[in-house]
Order: sequence, then C-alpha cells, then structure tokens
Amino acid sequence: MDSEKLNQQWHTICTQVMSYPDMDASQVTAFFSRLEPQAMSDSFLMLTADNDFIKSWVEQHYVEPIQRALLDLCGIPFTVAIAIDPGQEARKAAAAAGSSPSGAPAPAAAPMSVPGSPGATAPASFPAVTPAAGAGTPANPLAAALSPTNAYPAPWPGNPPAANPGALGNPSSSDPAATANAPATPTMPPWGDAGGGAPVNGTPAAGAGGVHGTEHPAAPTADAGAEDHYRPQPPAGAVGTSNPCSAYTFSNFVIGSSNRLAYQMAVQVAEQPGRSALNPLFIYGKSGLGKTHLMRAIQNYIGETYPHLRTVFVDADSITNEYAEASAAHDREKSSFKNFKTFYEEADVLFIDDVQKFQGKERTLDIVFQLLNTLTSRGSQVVLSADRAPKSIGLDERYQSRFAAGSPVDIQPPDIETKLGIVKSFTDELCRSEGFGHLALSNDVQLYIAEISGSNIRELKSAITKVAFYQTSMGERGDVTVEEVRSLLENHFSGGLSRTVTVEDIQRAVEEYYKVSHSDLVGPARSRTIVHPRHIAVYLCRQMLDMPQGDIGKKFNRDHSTVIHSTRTVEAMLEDNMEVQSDVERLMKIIRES
Ligand SMILES: Nc1ncnc2c1ncn2[C@@H]1O[C@H](COP(=O)(O)OP(=O)(O)OP(=O)(O)O)[C@@H](O)[C@H]1O
Repeated sequence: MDSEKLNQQWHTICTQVMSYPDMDASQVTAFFSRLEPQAMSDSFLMLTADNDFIKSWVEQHYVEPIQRALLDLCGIPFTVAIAIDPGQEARKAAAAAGSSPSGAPAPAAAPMSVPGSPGATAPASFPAVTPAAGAGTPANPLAAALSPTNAYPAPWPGNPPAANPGALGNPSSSDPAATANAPATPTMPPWGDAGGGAPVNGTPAAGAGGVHGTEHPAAPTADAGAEDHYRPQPPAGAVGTSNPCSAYTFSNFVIGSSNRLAYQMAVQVAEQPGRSALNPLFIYGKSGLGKTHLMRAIQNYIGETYPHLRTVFVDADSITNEYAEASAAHDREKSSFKNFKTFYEEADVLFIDDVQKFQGKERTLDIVFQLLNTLTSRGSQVVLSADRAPKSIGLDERYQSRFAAGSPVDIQPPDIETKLGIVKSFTDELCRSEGFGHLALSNDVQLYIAEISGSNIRELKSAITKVAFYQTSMGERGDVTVEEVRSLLENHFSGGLSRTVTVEDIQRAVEEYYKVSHSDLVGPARSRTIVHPRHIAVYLCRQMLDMPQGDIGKKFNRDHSTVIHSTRTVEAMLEDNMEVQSDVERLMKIIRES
C-alpha cells in the first residue's frame, strides 16, 4: 500500500475513533499526532510512536478503540502493533521547521491530516499539543512527554532555554527509549574484515589525536534584547554533541558487499572527523538503503568519542527554509542572517541529508556552497547524502565538483546475504526492545522474508516487525510457517514479492513486447531495434531485481559497464520521453503479473 493510501486509511480510522462517545477528542488528537502509520494489510496495522512513553500510553488506552474502529470499518478483527521509530521526531521537526513562522517556536508537525474534534465541519490538521499556558514547566508529565518542544534535544545556540518559555527540557529525560538506545562506543572489525551480512561489533580506535575545529565552540551571538529577531529553529534532529538522539549506530548496521565501502568510509570519518581526504563525505543511494543510518552512526560515534565537538544534523529542506526565513528578515534585522550563518559555520561536523532537494534552489545552493568551503577549509567535517550521485543531481558544475570533492560513495541494493543478516539482527533487536523474550523465527521463514523483500530495508524491517507480532500473537499455537508469512506479506512490499521475478522473466516479457528473439536480445546485434529493447531489459533488471550489475551483465553476455550504460540511457529517456515511460510501466506490470 503506498503511503498516500495508508495515510488516508489512517485518517479514516482516526475519524472513526473520534466518533465514539467515550473518546475525548483532544486527548485522541494529542496522542494520535505522535503516531505514524507504517503498514496495513488484511488484518494487521502497524504504527510507530515517537517514544516509549507514547507507545505505552497508546497501547494501554487506544489500541482497543483503534481495533474497534477497524472492526467497524472493515468487518474483521485486526492486530495493531506499535513500534518506536527513533527517526520520527526528527522528521516531524523537519516539517515543523519548514512551516513555522519566523521567530515562533516550531510546533510539532502533524504527520498527516486528521479530523478535528467531533462536530467539526472539515478535517483539520492535528493541532500541536501546547504546553500549559504561560508555564515554563509542563502541567504534568503527560504534557511534557507530548510537548512538541521535546523534538529538540539540544538548546538552540543563542536561544537558551531561559529565553524560550515554551521549552520543556530535554526529551531524553522523558524518553526512556532514547536513553536505552544511546549508542555504546561503537566497535568495528579490522578493515574489510566484516563477514557479508553479519552484524558488526568491532571498535574503531578512538585515538585519533587532536581534531581540528573549535574545542569549546562559542554560542553564536543572538541579540536577546529584540523580541522579533529572526531565531532560526533548531534544524531537524539537530543534536548537541554529547546527546545522541538516534538508535542508528555502527554496531547495528549490517554490512554486505552493497554497503561495505560506504560503511568503511563512514567509520574513517567518525574516527578522524575533518582529518581525512573524505571531506565532504558524500553518500548516495536509493531510498531506504541506510544513508541516514550511516550519517547518524557517525554523529553518535563522534558524540561519544569527541564530546567537545559540535555536530549539526539537518536535511536539505530545513536548511532551505531556514535560509529563506533568515534572508527575508535580513533587511529588517541584520542579526537574523548572521545567526543563521553562525549556527552552521560553528559546526565542527555538519550533516546535510537529501541534498538532491537543493536542485533548482540556486540561492540556497550558493550559501551552502560558501558554508562547505568555510567548514572544509577550516578542517571541520561535512557529510552529505543524496538519492543519486552528485553528477546526476542536475546542479551547476561547480556545486557538483564541490559535493564530489571527497570521493562520493554509493550504497547499492542489498544482496540476499545482507538482507538475511538484517532479518537476524533486527529480530534480535525487536526481542530486546519489544520484550518478546525469545522469538524464534525458523531459518526457512527468515530466508523467505529475505528473499521476497525488495531492496528497501525500511520495508524489510517493517515486514519483520509484522511477522514477529504475528508469531507472538500465536502463543501456544506453534511457529509461524512460510505459507503464513507469504499471505501476511502478500501486499507489504511496494514492488510486490520480488522472489517470483527472474532475469529470464524480464527477458521473456521484453522479447514478446518488442518482438525480438532471445538470441538477438543477448547476442551481438547493434541495430536500434535490438539495442533499445536490450537497454530496457537491462534497466528493468536493475529496477526489479536485487542483483549485482556484473551478474545482470552476464545474463546478457556483457559486462557491468554495459549495465551501467543501459541503465543511464533509459534513465535519461525516462525524463522526457512519454512513450518510453509508458512502455516501462506496462512492462513492469506485465512482469509482476506474469
Ligand atoms: N545495513 C543496514 N543494517 C541495518 N539496518 C539498516 C541498514 N540499512 C538500512 N537500515 C535500516 O533501514 C531503515 C532505512 O534506513 P535509512 O533511513 O538510513 O535509509 P535512507 O537511505 O536514508 O533512506 P531515505 O533516502 O528514504 O531517507 C532504517 O531503519 C535503517 O536502520
């Protein structure tokens, strides 16, 4: 189910829950705004919560009404599972930073639109929960746990808690999960020594010597006297260096051939921020392959190992919005822009996620470009991520070369061993975090989940969660079988179950579609009528299968460079050729349904 449909379904469920007379609409609104739907299928709904407190509260008070709503709406009983998503707060904060007016504390962003209280004529967004009026402290622990200000773990420089009456303190104090998940000093094996697919527990030597950068960075100057000063909001997920906010660490990152180089470079940067040639470190790859995980792992490692260094984590949208706010206020209030610049320039390590979103934003690019120059020339580390290589982002050449200066590294879709490693390690993690005790998924089931999943590890993890909850709900009835997992996950992966598709299936479909013979498709012929279908077939293999490029090449009697060339050729055509777009869509449908 795509996320738009899922959000609509969740919206309907929320409406239904609020329609029950025993429900307090404002309470429901407050708590449900801290949930996000992750997956829904025939009898299963999976949600994630900001933190452990919200999870427990919702489990105790709202799972039953949600189940009642699902029964009323769908006519069948549902299992409702809630997990904790450590990245949720940061994403909400990013959205909040993007929409908050200048100078106002950013409210927690609503993850989706939900109905207002009963009687409201039109659906409203979930209102952010406001702290007790006029109070610097929450009225009760519940308010503290729900407070949107909890999204920001560290005080914003130049905007200390005392100057911010809404601040309710550090979320980690009310978030046992965050504390429990704080990374132990990560460990790693010797270079290249990580077995394919196995979780890694080794330690980078911390003795990196002195690190360039400010030992005790001064807070940027903020003119506390003027009330309408531009006060940039803390960037999404910005953390104080000694206050890691994420459970993403090197030790729970599973290494395989698809991500080993990226992992090794990330460790190198974490060990010696600003001191290696990897500056900026640019990590790219498709969605859900672990880019943010690696960036957060670097940040957490630095927070543990070099607590005097100040790290700043922000995504491209947030910094764009902050810059727009700062520059808009610039004429009126000169300190606005200065505060914005100073905040970033004083970072010892700056992380910018999703830099492809800078495309077309020339003014922001310009300021980011200056910022990168300032930071890297001073010896501060910069880490960037994107969903594609710098040269494919469509940027001016000087930006491209700035981004690519520290040898960009990609993460490829995981192979089967890596996926199996993730199934095993994430099952163990769930046992610990969800208190499942010993959760034994048979080897067949584990392998089956790894085989049918696509390349998106986020989807793989939610599939494991679903199976794990199903197995625990079975109680004495025995272990979940491969057959049960098959029907449980039938509609789970956005690309369908990938096990059924092979290179041969794709070749057959393309041959029939374009009326070319198999010997021509995989043979030496170079006429356009053969080369085009060949490019398309290779492209489809890259899109639909988790196979290394070299292996795909072999199936076409070619090497990996042909695979790269064919993929790029089709990607370029897809940008403006509607006929090719529709051919590719139809072929994917034919192949999936064959
Ligand atoms: N190698 C890995 N080992 C363990 N977990 C992983 C690995 N790669 C990704 N994940 C998990 O998959 C999920 C998605 O990862 P992440 O958010 O880092 O992806 P991303 O590449 O940044 O995606 P996007 O571009 O959509 O933001 C996270 O839960 C992350 O922990």
